[in-house]
Amino acid sequence: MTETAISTSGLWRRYGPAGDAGFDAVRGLDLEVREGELFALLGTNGAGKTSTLEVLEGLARATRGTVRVLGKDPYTDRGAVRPRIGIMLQEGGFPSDLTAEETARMWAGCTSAARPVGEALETVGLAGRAGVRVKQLSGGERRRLDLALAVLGRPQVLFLDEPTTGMDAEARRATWEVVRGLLAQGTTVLLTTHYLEEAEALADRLAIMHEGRIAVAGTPREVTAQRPSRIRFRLPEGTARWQLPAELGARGDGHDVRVATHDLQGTLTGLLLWAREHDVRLGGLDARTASLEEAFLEIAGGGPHHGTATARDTAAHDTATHDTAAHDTAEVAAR
Ligand SMILES: Nc1ncnc2c1ncn2[C@@H]1O[C@H](COP(=O)(O)OP(=O)(O)OP(=O)(O)O)[C@@H](O)[C@H]1O
Repeated sequence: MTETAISTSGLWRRYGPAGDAGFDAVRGLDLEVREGELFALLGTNGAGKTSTLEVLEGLARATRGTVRVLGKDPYTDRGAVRPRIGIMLQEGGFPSDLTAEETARMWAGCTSAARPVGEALETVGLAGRAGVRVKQLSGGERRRLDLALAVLGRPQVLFLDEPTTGMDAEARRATWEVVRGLLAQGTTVLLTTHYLEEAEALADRLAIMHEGRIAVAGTPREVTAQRPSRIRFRLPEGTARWQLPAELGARGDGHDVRVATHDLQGTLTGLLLWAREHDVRLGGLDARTASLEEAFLEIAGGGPHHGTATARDTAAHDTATHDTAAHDTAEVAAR
């Protein structure tokens, strides 16, 4: 049976005093991350991701609720938990005159059972930059040095707070490979990111936070399953939207048309047959299944599926078939 690596129950985090002068950044969070999985915590700016992470990392105390990391309270039992976790904060602070290798060596001195410094730099693809001073590293390379320090102690649980911010597409993909390698070795990873394709590429499960709560949670597939697929195209001059088959439910501005459908193949076939029959060229035709981005934007904008769910709700449905799981997610999301 898979063990739980991280769990929270009714977690609240408040900044400032009780009453109107204070602010609840995290509002009753129930979360369960299983050993060996990558769980992505997504959300709008200010949703409460970092506030949550700081509590899980033992850097801040929960105002209310229970938190367990590897079976222990990360704040009150910090001495036991800290050596077993790795943390990559949103902003690392390095002495800028040290080289990458010196920085890692200094950090290794504070880490119990550190892996060799060269191995850590190699893991993140910085072996060739070991002798370069931190101030001469690019922003992306500094993030990778951050990652090297986070994995120095061979952590069982790794917290990555926006690990690829500032990296170009190639460096980002290289970092994904590093993370996949760590997962293959059995590391549990809790990741926050603003790059939805990063969550789609890496996450076993994810939760989207909004205003201190989890709005929706599940596998990437479960989270997107209820969203409609989209078709977009541009009608040529002389053809108007009202001439399209009514069952398409087409919307749009002027000649730009949008269609939302839960039967992408059927709707697209109908559209293409109509276009052939009427000799109409559909400009910029684009058809795609729902993405995490649509789910995210809907939640961020307080759309129809915006509700409250817990990661645990969807975890309970793991053995269900895909359809049942998707149905369950819809119920959870609509609650
Ligand atoms: N020290 C603080 N004192 C008061 N309010 C704070 C403090 N730190 C954060 N907040 C507020 O708590 C809320 C959650 O912030 P948090 O940094 O956890 O969000 P986030 O989801 O990590 O956002 P981002 O994606 O922008 O990093 C925000 O409204 C923020 O302004």
